[in-house]
Amino acid sequence: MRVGYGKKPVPPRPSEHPHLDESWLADGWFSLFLNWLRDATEYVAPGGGRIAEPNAMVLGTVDDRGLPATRTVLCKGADDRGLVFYTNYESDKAHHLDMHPYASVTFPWVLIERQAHFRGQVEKVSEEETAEYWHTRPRGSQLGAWASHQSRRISARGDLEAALEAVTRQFCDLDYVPVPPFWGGYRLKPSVAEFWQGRENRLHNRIRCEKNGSGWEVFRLQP
Ligand SMILES: Cc1cc2nc3c(=O)[nH]c(=O)nc-3n(C[C@H](O)[C@H](O)[C@H](O)COP(=O)(O)O)c2cc1C
Ligand code: PXP
Repeated sequence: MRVGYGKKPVPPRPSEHPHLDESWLADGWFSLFLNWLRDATEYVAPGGGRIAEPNAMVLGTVDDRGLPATRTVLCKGADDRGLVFYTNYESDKAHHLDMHPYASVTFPWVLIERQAHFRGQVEKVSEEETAEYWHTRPRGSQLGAWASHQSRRISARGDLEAALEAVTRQFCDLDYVPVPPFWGGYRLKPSVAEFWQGRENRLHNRIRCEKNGSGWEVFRLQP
C-alpha cells in the first residue's frame, strides 16, 4: 500500500503562527511545552475536530538486546523536573527501564502541525506521588490495573474478564481500592528537548535545547 499525501488542513492553519524561535527556549523546555500542550488541548479545527488525547506521548525504550520498543502512554504530570506517566512496574517497558533507565517521549500533535520530543533519564516517582494520582482514577481503571499482568501472555479474553471479576469481589467491601504494589509512575527528566513546527515546502522549524550544567544550550536544526 502506498501512503500518500493526505488532505491539507483547512484554514486557519496553525503553521501560519509566528516562526518558532530560539528565544522561546531561553529558560529551558518547560514553559513552551506547557503552552503547546494547552494549545493542543484547546484547539478546535474549523470542522469542529479536536486532538484526541493531547497528553498522549509515544514512549521509546530499549530492551536487553538493544532493540527499541515504542508505545503510547498518557502524560499525567509535568513540571520543570520532567514528564510523568503511570504504568505496571512489571510490564515490558518497566523491565526495559530497570535495565536501562533512559527513554524518549514524543507528542505527535499532527493536527496543529507541531511535535515535541524529549530524551532523558527516567526514575520512579515516590509512592506518595503514585498514591495521589491513583486515587483520582475511576474505580474501574483501578480494578483493571489489579486484574492485568501487563505485557504477559494470556490464552483467552475470558481469563482477563475472570481476573477482573475476582479482583472486583476481593475489594468489594473497601471504599478505596489500594495501590497495587506493581503499579506506579515514572518521571522522564529531559536532558534534550526538541520542538518542531510544520512549515511550507517541508522547511520546518526545529529548535532543540540540551542541558548544559545548570542551564540549557539552545540551537536550531535543519528540517
Ligand atoms: C492513547 C493510549 C494511551 C495509553 N496510555 C497508557 C498509560 O498511560 N500507561 C500504560 O501502562 N499503558 C498505556 N497505554 C497502553 C500502552 O500503549 C501499552 O500497550 C502498554 O503499556 C504495554 O506496553 P509494554 O508491553 O511495552 O510495557 C496506552 C495506549 C494508548 C493507545
Ligand atoms: C493500561 C493503562 N494504564 C494507565 C493508563 C493511564 O491513564 P489513566 O490513569 O487515565 O487510566 C492508560 C490509558 O490508556 C492505560 O491504558
